[in-house]
This record gives sequence, C-alpha cells and structure tokens, in this order.
Amino acid sequence: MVTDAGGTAPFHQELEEHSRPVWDAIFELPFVREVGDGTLALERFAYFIAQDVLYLDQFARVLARGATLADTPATREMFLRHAANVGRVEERLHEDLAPRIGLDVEAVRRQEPAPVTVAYTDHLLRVAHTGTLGELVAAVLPCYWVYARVGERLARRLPDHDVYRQWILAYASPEFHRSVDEQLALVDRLATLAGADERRLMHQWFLRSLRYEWMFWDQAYRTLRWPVAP
Ligand SMILES: Cc1ncc(CO)c(N)n1
Repeated sequence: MVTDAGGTAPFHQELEEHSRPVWDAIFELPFVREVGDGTLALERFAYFIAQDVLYLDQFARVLARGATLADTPATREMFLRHAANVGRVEERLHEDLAPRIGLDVEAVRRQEPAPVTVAYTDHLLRVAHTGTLGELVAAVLPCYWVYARVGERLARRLPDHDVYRQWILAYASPEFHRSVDEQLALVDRLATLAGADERRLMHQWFLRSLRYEWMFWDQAYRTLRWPVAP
C-alpha cells in the first residue's frame, strides 16, 4: 500500500481495497463485457441510455447540492463546473446517440424511472440532503470512478461498433478522467477532516453507490420493468 509522509494511505485507496470484490463483479458484468466486444443487443443499450437520462437529471441536482455544501471557493467552483458538465458532455452524448438507437429523449423524460434507477437516485439525493459534504462526495465517487475505470479498460481494445465505441471514448477521455481525479482528491481531503463516525458513513455510502452501479448495468441487461403495473 502506498502511504503519504504521515504513514497513512489516502482514503480513496482504503475505499478501493475494501470494495475490490464489487469492482471485480462490475468488470465481469455481461453488459460491460458485451459493450466492450460490440455484441450487446441494442435493445439493452437503449434501455440503459434511457435510464441514464433519468439518472443524470437527478445526478446533476446532487452535484448542485455539493456546491451548496462546499467548504471552500475551489470546491464550490468544482461542483458548479461538474454539474454544468453533466448537461454539456453526457447529455450531449445521449442526445447524439439516442436517434441512432431509436430513442426519443423527450419521451424518456416523461417515463417513470425503473426500480434500480429510483433506488440509486433516491439514495444519492437522500445523502446529498441529509449528509455532510464528505458523505455526499463518498456517495458520488463511484459514479465517476466506475465509468473512468470501465472506459479505460474498454478503450484498450475498441469494438467494431460505432455507438459503443463513441460511448466508451466519452468515458476514456482525458476531460472525464480529470474530473474523476478532482473527486478523488476531494474525498481524500475531506476524509482527513472527518471524525471516525463520518468516515464510517463515507465508507457505507461509497459501497452502496458502488453496488448500485453494478445493479444499474444488471438492470439494463435484464431490461427490468416494474413487476406489477396498473
Ligand atoms: C449510472 C451512472 N453512473 C455514473 C455515470 C457517469 O457519470 C453515469 N453516466 N451513469
């Protein structure tokens, strides 16, 4: 384990080491593997993008709440920039991909989100509105870190599939990786300021979000619908 001058590992490394089996399970997901080799059924990908549109609408609100809770001007500026980037970068990606995969983004926005989408965004919104800034950052970290890791892995050998290649390259981009590094540095800084109780909650929310990341792709692979409907 790499340690700093004080002999303690950065907090994000502690988070990573405690969650290794979940990371491995994410890399093994059929959804992730099949995007990577270009064989994923387009119906599953379209379902994923639809749920991700609904997810990102809430995620941007969580980041805006980070700006409200920010303890320094630099941290406030970072959250405002990231919240704006969700619209600028990811929504543009979705709006570009949507017509190519038969998806109407405006119609998607009128739909009720699927069960895992609701569970994940409700978790993030609850932490954002009842927790500390450290808790919020720990909860949103998997959103950044998982996509950066998956993007990086899949970009090593890009599939022969225009849509999946474009999606992978968005998350393998230096711009996205810079925003991930900013969140990692922030979680490390806030963990050094946090007491034992807050650090325990940071671990808990990080792990919960990481599991929801796994579930979000699993939900899309199964194109899960609410089991009973009116
Ligand atoms: C579910 C989910 N998590 C993380 C990201 C990356 O921001 C995303 N687009 N969707």
